[in-house]
Amino acid sequence: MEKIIIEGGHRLEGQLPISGAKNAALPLMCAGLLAKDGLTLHNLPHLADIRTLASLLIELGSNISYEEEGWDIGSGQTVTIAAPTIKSTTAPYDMVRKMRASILVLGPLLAREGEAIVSLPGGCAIGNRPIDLHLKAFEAIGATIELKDGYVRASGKLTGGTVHFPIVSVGATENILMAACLAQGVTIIENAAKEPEITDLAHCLIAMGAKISGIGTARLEVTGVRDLHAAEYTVMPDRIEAGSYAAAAAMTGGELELIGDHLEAGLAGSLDILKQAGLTFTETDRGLIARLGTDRIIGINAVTQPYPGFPTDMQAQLMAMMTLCDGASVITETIFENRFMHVPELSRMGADITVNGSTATIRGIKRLLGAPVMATDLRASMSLVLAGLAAEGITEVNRIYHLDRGYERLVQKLEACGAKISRVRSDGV
Ligand SMILES: CC(=O)N[C@H]1[C@@H](OP(=O)(O)OP(=O)(O)OC[C@H]2O[C@@H](n3ccc(=O)[nH]c3=O)[C@H](O)[C@@H]2O)O[C@H](CO)[C@@H](O)[C@@H]1O
Ligand SMILES: C=C(OP(=O)(O)O)C(=O)O
Repeated sequence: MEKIIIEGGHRLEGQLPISGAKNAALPLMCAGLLAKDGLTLHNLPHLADIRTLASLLIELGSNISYEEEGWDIGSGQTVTIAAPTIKSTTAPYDMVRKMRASILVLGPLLAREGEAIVSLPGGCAIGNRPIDLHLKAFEAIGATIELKDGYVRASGKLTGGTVHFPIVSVGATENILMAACLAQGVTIIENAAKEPEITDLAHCLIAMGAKISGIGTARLEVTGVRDLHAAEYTVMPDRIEAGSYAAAAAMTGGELELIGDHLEAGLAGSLDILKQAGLTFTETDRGLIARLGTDRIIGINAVTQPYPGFPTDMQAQLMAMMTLCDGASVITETIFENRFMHVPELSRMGADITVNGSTATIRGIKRLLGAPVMATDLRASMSLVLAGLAAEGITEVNRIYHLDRGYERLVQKLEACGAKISRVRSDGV
């Protein structure tokens, strides 16, 4: 086991490269199952989730070849996923349990082979996270769904149809979008999620020969085609990683140039709230400079919502930032029922937070104090890193395997901008 040790209170300054987005890369890799010849993805981040999904794709029959673009802090990898034949239509429990996004192989397998058997992912630290919306959507376009022994079996020829989502789901929109590309008829997806990662997936599918209209809106129309073909695509920069480091700049009184294309557009969901909190963003030819434009962080009122609302994946990091605000802040989580796991740990660092149901009230304090802490999910872990960077004294963040799922080269990136941060084995080595 490893942990991260941070000596807080050092101002961050410099250029910080933003990696390819985990939440775009995962569905894009699954799209590789839809074509017999290769899908080449550039700017894929080096992350545990990417490796986990690659293992699953290999188990299903894909060949995966890696072409390294160097080991600079900012370089992503180029990977080609080719699935000339599907060897297995089963995604086993042992692989799915490691990463919920494995459910995204269901749509491509079903569309291509007429069958997919995928272990039910179950809940995770942030909530129950059922997959009923995925399954109902597959039924609406012609699949038969059976649940047995903890697995879902989807089968049948996809005919297309109308899918109306009662609530917005990113994963269900992605899954049905991929499947619909190879259905025999037209699929209309109503109340589709509009996250930029879905736009990224749709553009990649179009490069592979798919026919999709309504991209970026809540109504997608997909006309099925017989085959998809080889393509090359570059994964979008990670807007959640960018938002997290913008918070780091503000909390340490620093200034970070976040390096990446179209970051301001990608950050759209977070930008309003971050600006209200006093952050300023200046566009440069390489990215965006983030810094606090006021003496202290300004208290805000934020509610997590599907895109273009404030993203739930930034909620924990925003809360860490608000622990230092002038006055008070109120943050309401509407997407996941259990996404305040960072609150007790932030409180151990001196934060003044009261939770009432899905709403947290944060009264700003002047300084956080370092402490040993641990979190049970990815973004909660990042909120503790942010708190540690700003705190007085030493913070030890334990259970850092969560961070390895979603923050590429976190220690190296922060160290290069002046943070005193290191990664050590829990036995001190
Ligand atoms: C790999 C990836 O991209 N993960 C993101 C994706 O997760 P994911 O795709 O799992 O999240 P969803 O958008 O599906 O979940 C939104 C809400 O819908 C509920 N729901 C979802 C599906 C379903 O069949 N039934 C159901 O009730 C969920 O429990 C949740 O309350 O979007 C979330 C919401 O922006 C982000 O926090 C995750 O980082
Ligand atoms: C919740 C997240 O990811 P996942 O859906 O893969 O659990 C996240 O990226 O914050």
